[in-house]
Amino acid sequence: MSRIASARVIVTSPGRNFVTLKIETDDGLTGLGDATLNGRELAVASYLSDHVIPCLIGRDAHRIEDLWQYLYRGAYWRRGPVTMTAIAAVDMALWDIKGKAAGLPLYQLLGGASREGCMVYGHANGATIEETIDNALHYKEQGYRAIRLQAGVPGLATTYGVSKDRYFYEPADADLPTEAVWSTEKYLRSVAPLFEKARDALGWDVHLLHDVHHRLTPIEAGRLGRDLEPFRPFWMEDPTPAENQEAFRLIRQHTTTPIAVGEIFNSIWDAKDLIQNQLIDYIRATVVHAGGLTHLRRIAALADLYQVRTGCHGATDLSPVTMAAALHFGLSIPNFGVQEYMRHTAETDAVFPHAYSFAGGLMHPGDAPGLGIEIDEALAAKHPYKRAYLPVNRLEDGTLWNW
Ligand SMILES: O=C(O)[C@@H](O)[C@@H](O)[C@H](O)[C@H](O)CO
Ligand SMILES: [Mg+2]
Repeated sequence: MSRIASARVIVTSPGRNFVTLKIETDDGLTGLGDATLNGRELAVASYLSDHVIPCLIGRDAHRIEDLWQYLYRGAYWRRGPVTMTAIAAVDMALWDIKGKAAGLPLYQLLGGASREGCMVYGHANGATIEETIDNALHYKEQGYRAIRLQAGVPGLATTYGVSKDRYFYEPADADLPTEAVWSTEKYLRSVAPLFEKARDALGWDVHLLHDVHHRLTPIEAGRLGRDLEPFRPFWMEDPTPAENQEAFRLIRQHTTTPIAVGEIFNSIWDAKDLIQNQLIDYIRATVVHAGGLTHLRRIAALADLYQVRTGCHGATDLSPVTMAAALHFGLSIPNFGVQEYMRHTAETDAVFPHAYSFAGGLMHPGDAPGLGIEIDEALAAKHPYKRAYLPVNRLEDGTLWNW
């Protein structure tokens, strides 16, 4: 038996903040879990250090399901992004340990490979449609089979997903939330022209995706979905806030454009009605924010019953540890759809040496035991935490809106 001998939280900021849980067993095994919650990192670090780790010491590291239930039911206060991110970190670390103990890459413990690799999507963006398409052509040349398109909106100074850097995108950009201005009308006028010109330039053999980022009402989302139908998007993501899962029925009534939702979901209960009523086509819940592999497998299994596929979140504010776990997960499940892949910087990759790789538009987790990733703690210690917030959005009349 491998008993949990120690566990510690490592906060590091190689260009952006990451929170990592490292668990060590009494027979010398170690496991890593991502515990990063963009803009609220220290809340999870404290939840783990102050409330979870004391309960882990001495427990059997192989009893992953029992520990998951212990942390979920035992807290009394269930669900929520902080709680479920902390549980996710423990879960990932224990699966990492189990793989190392077995001498197998994690996907082999999850049922083996169901495909050769995980199709990923890149992030083309630009201040103008022309810049965005130029960027998208670059991704196509690199072999990406799926590309997300996010362009600036004429008349707005900034908008979601448009980066100052060609490759890297980090929205948590200031010590206090920056305030952006939003106009739905200006935005709605800009998306169909972007997709029409993108199809002209890129053709039809590449999947094109778009992230609305929670900013429309249901009927506006129905209008956008209909506007985009001639250009066959792979998905329209987060078209409207999803607290009211019923709202997606209104979108469905107006458009056949596929819908992806769920990157901010933290449990199956956030997605249950959306999936069972077939109101979505892709579920974006991730390993790091939805309770780890143990819980995400349940979400994927429910989704599979309704032909809903996975499209897990994979932005740069999810650490390479999550990317490694997501690829093991995505390689093994039957209803994999696509994996988001926002490349981390070289600075981040140096802190988290890993086995996963990209080739020909697909990613593979590699065959190292467990997750196939480590943390260079000496290097991590050189990057101290730096508070950073996600922006907030206001309409042009000052109304606080969805960022
Ligand atoms: O689809 C996505 O990747 C986005 O929604 C993210 O960039 C999201 O804005 C960030 O992960 C928030 O921290
Ligand atoms: Mg998104």
